[in-house]
Amino acid sequence: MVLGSTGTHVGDQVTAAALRPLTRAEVRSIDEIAIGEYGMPGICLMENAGRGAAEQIVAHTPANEIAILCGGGNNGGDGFVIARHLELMGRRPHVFLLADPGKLAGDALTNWQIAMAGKIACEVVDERSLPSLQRKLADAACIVDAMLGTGASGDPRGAIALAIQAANAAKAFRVAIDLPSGLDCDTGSPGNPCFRADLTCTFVAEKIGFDAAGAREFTGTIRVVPIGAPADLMNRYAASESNGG
Ligand SMILES: NC(=O)C1=CN([C@@H]2O[C@H](COP(=O)(O)OP(=O)(O)OC[C@H]3O[C@@H](n4cnc5c(N)ncnc54)[C@H](O)[C@@H]3O)[C@@H](O)[C@H]2O)[C@H](O)CC1
Ligand SMILES: [K+]
Repeated sequence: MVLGSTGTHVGDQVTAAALRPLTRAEVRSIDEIAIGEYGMPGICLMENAGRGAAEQIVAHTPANEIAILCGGGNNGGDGFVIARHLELMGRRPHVFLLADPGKLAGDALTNWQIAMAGKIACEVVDERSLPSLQRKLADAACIVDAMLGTGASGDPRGAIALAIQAANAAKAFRVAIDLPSGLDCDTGSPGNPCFRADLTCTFVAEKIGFDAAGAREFTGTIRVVPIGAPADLMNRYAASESNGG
């Protein structure tokens, strides 16, 4: 494959090849291969993902106050990175962590610590403080869903489920990070509840479930955000080849 031979616009960057939609397993293995075989630190992938998503958010909404709902995994970690870059782009993010910060790990924990050290507006939300979050979301101009990504299993539970319902009831412009929380990215079927996004910033490539009937109601406009993995790896998943997952 000649690099750039079939360049296509993905987000704001030209990729070496039009990537075909990927399965959850494929996109998670790209993460592992980029780290294991190409030696890319995971924190670099998260930084590229978060910065690219922040650029898409700024391109799609003039909202100044941006509420970022974060889960306890790396999808939440993306949210912490997004907050830092939104602030650098002149917006006013406010992170709501819907998990125990003491249970954060790896790259998500590192980016939580950076966000705290950088005095980014962050608050931890638990069952008791949910009513106050619901009131704040009702008035938000933009709500970012960095709660559940490819690591989700089953219908959204607990505070995350309640936050999704509150976000869906708000007037805000809604953005999903990687995939709408609650949407099965392989089948496109929505969980109960499922975040209804106006924009989905998805990493590496579209997910195969995004083309399913009815999925667009939850993804909204889709923008693919590259995470900086080498083109040599990306070309293994070019449009013309299928790797079978
Ligand atoms: N190569 C890439 O695409 C990159 C992806 N990144 C981001 O990482 C997430 C996947 O992160 P992971 O830690 O594996 O899982 P999640 O954050 O999606 O979720 C795990 C988190 O959520 C809890 N949980 C699971 N199911 C449920 C549920 N039904 N209800 C409530 N809570 C649930 C679980 O306990 C964990 O706490 C991917 O989507 C991208 O956003 C990298 O950042 C960049 C490269
Ligand atoms: K999400």
